[in-house]
Amino acid sequence: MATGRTHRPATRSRGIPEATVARLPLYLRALTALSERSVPTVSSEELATAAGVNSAKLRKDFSYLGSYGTRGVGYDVEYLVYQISRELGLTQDWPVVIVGIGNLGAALANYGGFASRGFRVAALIDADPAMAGKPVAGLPVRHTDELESIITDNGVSIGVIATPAGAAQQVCDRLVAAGVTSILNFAPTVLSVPEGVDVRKVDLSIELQILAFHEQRKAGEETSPAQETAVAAAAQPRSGTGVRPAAGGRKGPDGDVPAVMPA
Ligand SMILES: NC(=O)c1ccc[n+]([C@@H]2O[C@H](COP(=O)([O-])OP(=O)(O)OC[C@H]3O[C@@H](n4cnc5c(N)ncnc54)[C@H](O)[C@@H]3O)[C@@H](O)[C@H]2O)c1
Repeated sequence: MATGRTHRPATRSRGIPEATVARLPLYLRALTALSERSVPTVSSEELATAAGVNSAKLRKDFSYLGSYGTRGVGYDVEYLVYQISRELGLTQDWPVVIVGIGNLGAALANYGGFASRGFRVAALIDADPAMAGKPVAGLPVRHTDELESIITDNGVSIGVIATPAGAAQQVCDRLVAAGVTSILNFAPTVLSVPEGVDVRKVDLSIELQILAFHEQRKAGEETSPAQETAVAAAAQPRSGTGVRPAAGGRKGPDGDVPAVMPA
């Protein structure tokens, strides 16, 4: 789900490609589910299906970890959980701060999945003085005045930004200046960071737009050739509207062809 950019070369220093790193959490999620069901071993095909990955790619990915499985038996689930967790740095505790405790920040703070994966929410930070001290998910919200001391005192290296877009760069700059080297950004803006700082961006609306694109294509494929001709004629852009026709040719409620999302 996450889209992101990192300021790292395509291959990490230990020789694991970024694309493999990006798939490790998928394997880990599938393996954790097997572990919870006390499944002792798993074949590469079964695991690839559970993780939604091609099995040849999985075997190649695991070869970077030095894990080759046993012919006829497969991979040891517990050992792979340990290996991948260690590779991802999840065998240690990562304190994180969340900045911007509105609808999204509060929802993230209340999400139990971070703690179970080794991410401890060290503090919740917001600029609104009226929120200072109010409990959210069992933690008192701290004012942004304290941001630097919170980062230093808790040894925080990962910051989550859930502020409005207009505040995100300034929040990012303060986090980085205070020592944060990894940012998870939910605000719909591109952040500039110095060399050595990793930024991952999550934007659910982008994921929805991609789904909308595919839905539109599917609808287009279902359209008969005769309908397509009629739709194409209707989709001729009118002068001065600046509206591009939708590829799938579905009509909007007013009978016009809806615009595709702006680039
Ligand atoms: N990535 C996604 O999929 C996704 C989904 C929903 C919302 N968002 C984005 O997340 C952000 C938050 O959305 P929301 O609905 O929670 O908004 P919200 O208005 O409910 O909350 C924003 C919070 O940020 C605080 N804030 C403002 N400026 C700040 C600053 N300089 N430092 C610290 N805190 C500051 C506000 O006081 C407020 O509590 C928005 O940018 C929104 O577009 C992203």
